[in-house]
Amino acid sequence: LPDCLQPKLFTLVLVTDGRRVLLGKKKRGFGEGYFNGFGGKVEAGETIRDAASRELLEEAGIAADSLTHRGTLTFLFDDRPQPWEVHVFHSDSYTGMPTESEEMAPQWFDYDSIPYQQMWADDVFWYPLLLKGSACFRGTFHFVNTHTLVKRDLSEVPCL
Ligand SMILES: Nc1nc(SCCc2ccccc2)c2[nH]cnc2n1
Repeated sequence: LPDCLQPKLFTLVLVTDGRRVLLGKKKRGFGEGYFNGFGGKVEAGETIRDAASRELLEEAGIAADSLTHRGTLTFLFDDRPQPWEVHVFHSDSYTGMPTESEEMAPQWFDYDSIPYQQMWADDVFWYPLLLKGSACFRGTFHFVNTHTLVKRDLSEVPCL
């Protein structure tokens, strides 16, 4: 595949504490106004896992004690040729205090009151797999006009 069609790598970190999940309200840029996990681009020269830790610290001011890779999500957009490959990590313990950053305003949500209407349309499908404990998943979601989900494919896969 020509380099320009290699997927663009991103990270996404979901931190849980009992039956609460820490989300951030995106204050600017891509996905502004949505609640999401913490993440961003994988920079040249860093591992995906290191990028996940870095973004969590930058965006929420906390350091995950451990990160478990739980899923790989591919996002296709009709107006972007390059697929996005988002590596989803979970942490159930961290150090520091969740702190607002320029990018994100952190907020805890009980599992039963996750604000899916203020989140990316794919989240309602894979969050239950992530939150129910140990499942790993792989999914592909196709968007048009950035926000409209037109096709989805999601399955549980063995955790490596
Ligand atoms: N939950 C979720 N997240 C993303 S982007 C996450 C990765 C990212 C990308 C750019 C800046 C920061 C973080 C999505 N895109 C399409 N559906 C989606 N669902």
